[in-house]
Amino acid sequence: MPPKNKKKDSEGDEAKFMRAARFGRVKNDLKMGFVGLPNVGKSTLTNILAGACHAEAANYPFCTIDPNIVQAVVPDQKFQYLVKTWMPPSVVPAVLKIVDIAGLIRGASEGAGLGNAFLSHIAAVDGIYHLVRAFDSDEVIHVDDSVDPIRDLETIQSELCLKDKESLSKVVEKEKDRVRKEKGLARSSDPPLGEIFQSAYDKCLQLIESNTPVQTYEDFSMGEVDIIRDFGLITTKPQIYVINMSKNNFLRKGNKWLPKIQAWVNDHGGGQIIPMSCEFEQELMDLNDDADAKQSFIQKCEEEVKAMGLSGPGFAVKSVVPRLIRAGRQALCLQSFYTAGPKEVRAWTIMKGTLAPQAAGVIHTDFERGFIKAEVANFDDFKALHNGEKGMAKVKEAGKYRQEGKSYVMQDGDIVVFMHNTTAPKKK
Ligand SMILES: Nc1ncnc2c1ncn2[C@@H]1O[C@H](COP(=O)(O)OP(=O)(O)OP(=O)(O)O)[C@@H](O)[C@H]1O
Ligand SMILES: [Mg+2]
Repeated sequence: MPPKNKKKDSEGDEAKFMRAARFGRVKNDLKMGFVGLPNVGKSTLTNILAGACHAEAANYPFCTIDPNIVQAVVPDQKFQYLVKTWMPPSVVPAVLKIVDIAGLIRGASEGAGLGNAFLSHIAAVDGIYHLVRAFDSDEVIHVDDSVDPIRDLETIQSELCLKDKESLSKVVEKEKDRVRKEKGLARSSDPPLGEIFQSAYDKCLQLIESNTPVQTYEDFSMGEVDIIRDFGLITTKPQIYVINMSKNNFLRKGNKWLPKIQAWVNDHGGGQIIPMSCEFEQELMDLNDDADAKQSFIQKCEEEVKAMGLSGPGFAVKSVVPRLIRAGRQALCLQSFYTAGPKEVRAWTIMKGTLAPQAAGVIHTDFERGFIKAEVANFDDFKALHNGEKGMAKVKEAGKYRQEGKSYVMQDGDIVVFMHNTTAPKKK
């Protein structure tokens, strides 16, 4: 692994998010994708996240052949509050796009299984939920015949890294060709490459050869980041490790694999781990919208937890689905702003750091073109001040209704009205 600078302990969440976003596409329409071996629960979990059966889940390896995109509604209490306040006829929450990618197997980077097609599907998403099987079941076939999450993590990670190694070697050959051409050198020569290109390449290669995602490395210079962005590497995408356990293990908050998984992840650049259980989530989802049935299911689970001799706030039983969706959005550095009125309450998705005119452009390109100003109230101010009223009168009275210009950086949870000039000329 390349050397690291001192840990950035003082770094806040915001800076971490921006660092995570450094290699990504700057777009609001980003997608997470499920990656893992066949039969680990990707389609099941995709369905659960979508809250509907969009993808076919079956006990059969490769049952997902085409990537299947679903939209998961982002759980958002601020949005719900605005909906309750306005009670409008139209309600549009933010969604996270999630792609259910078919299972990868060992050798996929060289075309095994459904091979390279899957890897190109991974290349098309912006962040990865790396789903790992940690549940025992005689009924669910494992492609390698036994349950061993560490072996499986190695398998998937090395396929992604092997693919990146192949991309890197193409990139370096292309760069050498470019330099030869620029300097009029013979095809057989081995020209020196630019200093930053070389150091970016060397660092990436070292990381990839140690099976460590490039994304996890903190000490690239800005120049290196600019170059690496064009390398087209899969492991520059943010990755969340999702551990699919049995319902029983989920209720007791872990199994024998979890500490080993944590150690493995730490040894491979670190990353967020979310333990969950498709079995538990599926049972909960099957109760549809019957709130009473869901409540009694949770109570039954809590009794099971007590019967196991476990108690305390750490053993509360609740769905992990909201956490998974939020974590996906955070990994992609996405946030919401709201428009709220008598006709519609809507959450709009933007990347962190988006300026007001570009945020306006998410609503309509004309709004960006003719942007004049944004009238903004912070959600917390609105909630504290509006006193049951729908509009912003009380917020204005308190001097908390702001006029913001072109250089305003949108904040998570802004409630906005954009003022724009409809006659602004179109860009040529
Ligand atoms: N935690 C769990 N406990 C028990 N069974 C589970 C669990 N999670 C998933 N399963 C079962 O495993 C089987 C395979 O799941 P699924 O079809 O979602 O896998 P997949 O990863 O999408 O596979 P493929 O790559 O072949 O498409 C299903 O029968 C599902 O119900
Ligand atoms: Mg599937």
